Amino acid sequence: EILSLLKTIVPPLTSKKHKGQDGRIGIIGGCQDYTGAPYFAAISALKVGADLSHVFCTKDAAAVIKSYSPELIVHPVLDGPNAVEEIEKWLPRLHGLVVGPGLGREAALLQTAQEVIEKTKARDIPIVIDADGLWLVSQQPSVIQGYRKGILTPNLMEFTRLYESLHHQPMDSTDQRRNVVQLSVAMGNITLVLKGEQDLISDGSGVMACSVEGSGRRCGGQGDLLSGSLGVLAHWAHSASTAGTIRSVNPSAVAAFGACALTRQCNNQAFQQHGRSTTTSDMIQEIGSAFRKLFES
Ligand SMILES: NC(=O)C1=CN([C@@H]2O[C@H](COP(=O)(O)OP(=O)(O)OC[C@H]3O[C@@H](n4cnc5c(N)ncnc54)[C@H](O)[C@@H]3O)[C@@H](O)[C@H]2O)[C@@H](O)CC1
Ligand SMILES: Nc1ncnc2c1ncn2[C@@H]1O[C@H](COP(=O)(O)OP(=O)(O)OP(=O)(O)O)[C@@H](O)[C@H]1O
Ligand SMILES: [Mg+2]
Repeated sequence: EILSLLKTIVPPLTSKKHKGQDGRIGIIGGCQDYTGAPYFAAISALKVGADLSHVFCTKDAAAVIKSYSPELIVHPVLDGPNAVEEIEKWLPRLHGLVVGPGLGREAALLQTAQEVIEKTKARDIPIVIDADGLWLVSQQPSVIQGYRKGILTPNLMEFTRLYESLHHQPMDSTDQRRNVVQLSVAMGNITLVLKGEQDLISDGSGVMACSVEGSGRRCGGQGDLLSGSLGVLAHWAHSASTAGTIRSVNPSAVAAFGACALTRQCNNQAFQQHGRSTTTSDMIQEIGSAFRKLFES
């Protein structure tokens, strides 16, 4: 049912479009320790169908990320003196922002991320917050609370940290469906994705579970593939909603389901070929065929 909705939000490929129309996505992340995560997110956005993918990272991460791929536009501004202004210049051109993959937890970088999130909200652009961006949200929930186009994609650890920060009590993990709903409500009904054996998605009004078959392989970086893909799908879903193509569903939740299904399908296909040696790069190679299978057949 959700998969058929997703098929209607995928923009048709026609000769009438110019570069950029199907999505310009920004990733905030990439620092000395982590260069893979922002790369995975940014390349996944392109492979899903965005036209341009920007990475805003620290100076020392930039050359590394550029050398992984000529497809990405890489801005070495995140630890510069005018980081917020430098990133803000690009915001009018972006359709979706993913905050957190490989961001690290240095206070100055988190402060920059926070200010960029505020500027992005003012422009009504979809924002996916993942990884270290969720560390920021645990400390300062108001940064994204109540933002209709905000989506959080925690793994279990990140989810527990968020839950305990908002509810001021230990989380009882026997009923994760209830916990996901409660946390979404506490966050002002923003869309939450708790990743796990099943991915649980809620905007506070109910729970959708995505259990597309993946595999037993849990290599690092799969979450980055998910958040990068979601940056594009969120843009498409909100555009379709504005155009009236999809009604009476939360576009953020539809997009989240799509990104979960896609990640799991990529994992499944890559595992069939590579088994235990499957890595996120192998999964990225499957994005095209997984996408066709799920959303174009
Ligand atoms: N190649 C790269 O550059 C990668 C960088 N990464 C970055 O690494 C940084 C830290 O991310 P982490 O995800 O390690 O966050 P955390 O530092 O919060 O660690 C999460 C921990 O929880 C554990 N965990 C996850 N799911 C669990 C479950 N279901 N049950 C029990 N334990 C569970 C993991 O083993 C990990 O030790 C982020 O910036 C992230 O983007 C990751 O995205 C992986 C790939
Ligand atoms: N036990 C599981 N069974 C099947 N799929 C899973 C399982 N755990 C996670 N996944 C899938 O793996 C993907 C990434 O989830 P994961 O929990 O590994 O994120 P993460 O820790 O943020 O990853 P990353 O290493 O990129 O930071 C999601 O699509 C999720 O559905
Ligand atoms: Mg992660």
